[in-house]
Amino acid sequence: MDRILVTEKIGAEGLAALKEVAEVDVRLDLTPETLLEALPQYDALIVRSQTKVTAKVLAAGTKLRVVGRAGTGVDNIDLAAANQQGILVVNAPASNSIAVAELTIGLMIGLARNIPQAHSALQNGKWERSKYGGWEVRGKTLGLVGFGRIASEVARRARALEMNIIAYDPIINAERAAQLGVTPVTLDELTSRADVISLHIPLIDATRNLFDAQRLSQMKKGSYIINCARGGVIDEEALFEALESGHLGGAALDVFAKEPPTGPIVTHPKAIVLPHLGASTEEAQALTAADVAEGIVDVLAGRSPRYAVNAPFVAPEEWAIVGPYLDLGRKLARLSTQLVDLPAQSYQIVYNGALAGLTSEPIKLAVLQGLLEGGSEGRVTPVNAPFLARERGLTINETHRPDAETYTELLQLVVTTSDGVVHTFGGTVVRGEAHIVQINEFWLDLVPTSSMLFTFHQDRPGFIGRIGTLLGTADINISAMHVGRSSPRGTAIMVLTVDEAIPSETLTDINNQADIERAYSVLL
Ligand SMILES: NC(=O)c1ccc[n+]([C@@H]2O[C@H](COP(=O)([O-])OP(=O)(O)OC[C@H]3O[C@@H](n4cnc5c(N)ncnc54)[C@H](O)[C@@H]3O)[C@@H](O)[C@H]2O)c1
Ligand SMILES: O=C(O)CC[C@@H](O)C(=O)O
Repeated sequence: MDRILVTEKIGAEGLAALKEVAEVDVRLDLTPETLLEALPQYDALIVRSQTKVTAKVLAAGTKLRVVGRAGTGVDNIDLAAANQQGILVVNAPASNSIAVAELTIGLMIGLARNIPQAHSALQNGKWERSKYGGWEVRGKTLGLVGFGRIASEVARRARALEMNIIAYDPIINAERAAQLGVTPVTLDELTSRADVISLHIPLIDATRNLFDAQRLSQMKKGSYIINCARGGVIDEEALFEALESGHLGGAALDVFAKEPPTGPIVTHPKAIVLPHLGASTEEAQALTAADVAEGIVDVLAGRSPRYAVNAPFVAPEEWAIVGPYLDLGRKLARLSTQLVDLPAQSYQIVYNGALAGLTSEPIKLAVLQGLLEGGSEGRVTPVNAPFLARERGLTINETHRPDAETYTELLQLVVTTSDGVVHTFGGTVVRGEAHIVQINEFWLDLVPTSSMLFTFHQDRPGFIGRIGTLLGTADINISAMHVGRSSPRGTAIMVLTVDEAIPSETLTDINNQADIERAYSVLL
């Protein structure tokens, strides 16, 4: 049974779903050191934002197939290392958008009306009505930096508050912006025009310290900034200075460069600070745990997860058709590497019939995995296969041919070797099972097994019997036989599925038989 390690608190519904398919250990006590010690036993790891999933952590997870981030931001996971090590990362990006958007609106009203400051004063016995006069958000300009899931929900709510909304995002959906009454602007225009700026961007190289001293100085005098995204996108020291000098009217921060934070910003009287509570609602946590659990269960079962961070997404209705072709693609590729003697010059995948109209990327990745795994020392998965392929200069061309001929769906891998010879391997899926139906000019119907004998020979009486005798002498049990030929007594192929691997001396004996062109022992 697969084993899953959960290092931070996640919702009970998600845990229950995980326990149906795997042994689940919730370990909230792990230090970075003990995490490294524990990881080798686990197939999956689930974290929230506190656990740092570094390259070292991923390397310690020698069995790890998937890391689940119970939440949106994946800046605590070394994605480059996950790609390199072939580990899939899944998250739950749609689960906490409303929670963060509602908190953002709450913080904006909090800033406008000094709610936390007035509350603390009163709890400390001070009735200071004149000190805490505020302003109305109606008619003010809200500037959204980033216009993804959370910012869209903030815009929807800000519109109801009768605010003018402007947004900057390098990839903005103009139609969605128009529907929500949001005007797209440049970042500079947003910075200088907004009364309140709210940040909803991931922490990536391009956004680190995006609001540095210079950009903060370009903000309107007396304006406000809210950060419910990630601490690293604002320079906290520069923000402290901007509040201190009176250039900014206030700041609300749910997130910090280092959590828990230690800088002076935390106690600044014009700052509202929270301990990273954006996603902490009952509803968001239940949904987050359910979504991340679904992703982990899918990966462990070999299905395409809905929210893969470092792999292509396939819609569930397409997955029913595409899924089994991953197994077939990988097997065709492994077969090709064992049946083609000369180095390959080029590879082409042909998606025929109904396959031509579907998402082909996962099949291509499975083919790449099959091509690479025979000759790789480390683990090869669909996640790191493109990386390894780039390293080796291996490229695959793809052709989509919607017209079905013999088969409704036919997947072909065409390998051209350095002498210009073209080798074609084709297959289809029947009731969810991979069938190999084409080896070059031969058409057959073979359900591949882990050990097989392939012979290319001249079709002559007695040939099959002689090979059977040789295998019997070596105590190799034959489970099925498939033959194909170009014409009576012409060139022919025979595939025997066998229960044991064929020893090299038996293969040599077979290769020394009359009428044989070449025999191969194939392991899939
Ligand atoms: N406080 C919390 O608890 C909490 C909870 C959830 C998410 N978050 C943070 O909020 C971020 C946004 O979440 P989301 O669900 O809206 O993500 P999203 O992917 O839907 O949207 C992010 C948007 O930022 C845009 N973007 C990227 N680089 C940009 C740049 N340089 N300038 C402007 N826009 C840029 C992207 O194009 C995208 O549209 C997450 O990455 C996460 O770090 C925080
Ligand atoms: O785990 C959390 O509560 C924080 C989650 C949040 O930062 C996110 O990116 O989804």
